[in-house]
Amino acid sequence: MHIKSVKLINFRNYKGIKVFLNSNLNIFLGENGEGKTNLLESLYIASSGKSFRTNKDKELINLNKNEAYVGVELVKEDTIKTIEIKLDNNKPKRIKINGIEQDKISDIFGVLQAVIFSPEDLKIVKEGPYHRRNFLDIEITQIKPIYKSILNDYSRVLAQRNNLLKVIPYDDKKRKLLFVWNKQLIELGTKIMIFRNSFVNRLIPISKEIHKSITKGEEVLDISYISSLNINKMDKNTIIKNFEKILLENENNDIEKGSTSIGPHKDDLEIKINDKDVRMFGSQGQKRTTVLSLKLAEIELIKQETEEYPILLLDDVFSELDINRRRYLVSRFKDIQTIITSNDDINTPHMDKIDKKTYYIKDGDILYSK
Ligand SMILES: Nc1ncnc2c1ncn2[C@@H]1O[C@H](COP(=O)(O)OP(=O)(O)OP(=O)(O)O)[C@@H](O)[C@H]1O
Repeated sequence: MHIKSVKLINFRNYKGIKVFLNSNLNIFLGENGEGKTNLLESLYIASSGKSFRTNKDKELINLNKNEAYVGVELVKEDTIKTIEIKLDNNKPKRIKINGIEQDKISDIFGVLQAVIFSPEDLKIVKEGPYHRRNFLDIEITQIKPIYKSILNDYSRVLAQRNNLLKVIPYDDKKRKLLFVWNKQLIELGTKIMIFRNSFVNRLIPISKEIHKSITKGEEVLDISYISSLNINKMDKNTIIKNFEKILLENENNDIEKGSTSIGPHKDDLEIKINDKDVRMFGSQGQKRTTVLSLKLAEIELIKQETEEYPILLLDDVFSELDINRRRYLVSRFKDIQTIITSNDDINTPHMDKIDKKTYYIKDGDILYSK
């Protein structure tokens, strides 16, 4: 799978461009604030229906306009597919796939798979559990689009249960309504935990192998899924029974706090290098390499699942990698369409054999270089 072209109208600082991409490596160079990340953002939106840096669609529309358009042509299984997104300051966004308007934004999942690695992703290894759950959720959705609707339902049920918990201290009769939300919370939460556990179990050997290669065997990466129910070797029925039991045991505590203390919304990932927690003990370089290993492992998982490589978007991270890591990445480029943005020219001798195109971005305009 590869993107053939991208057309942007009034998208952030792009007034109107159409750029044809190379099926292998694409390097977009430009000074700060010229529109490099905006371009990657538009491709990411074509893949997931939403931005990786804002939840507010209005921010994506050029400040002086009311509407914006993102159109992507891709080649998949030797046929051309199109994805079009129309953003409007006064209406919800609309999506067309192959010219047909879709009812739901989630219909976009699975058409174009993309894995992005941006400086923001360092949060996965630097900050709190939310970022690791978010990583899991984004990546699982790419492989199993149904997962997204289960997540949305779970969030809705969790919010309803928490609302009820806050009311019970003032109206104890409402306590008996908890079982309605508990049942749904357990059902949806169990599905989420099973998805996450199976994803992590598949991610572990691949990321371990990649990390070992990148670091020339010097570092051993270990990842484990941390769930409040410790589900690892449990079957579905046992998870349900345990979830029910612990939810009941914590009921008074939950009412006191006005929030639900167990469930997949508390999950985390433990990430270690050479037996030490990366978050606490990892150097900046080790953290960056860990995220790179996770992202490259995700690419392999998507390939296993869909039989096609996703596209790889590297936002301003290539120049931060040392020569070994760059060399390793370049060795992977030959099978994957990659789009790199950078301030500096990142051409290195290893790139000579790679089929590539370089572009310059200047104030929302794109110039081909070679
Ligand atoms: N809705 C919008 N309308 C018009 N311009 C916008 C909008 N949103 C962002 N911009 C402009 O886009 C530019 C930022 O683009 P982008 O984030 O892609 O920069 P970049 O080239 O990746 O820079 P850096 O190298 O600093 O990361 C800024 O000049 C900003 O003012």
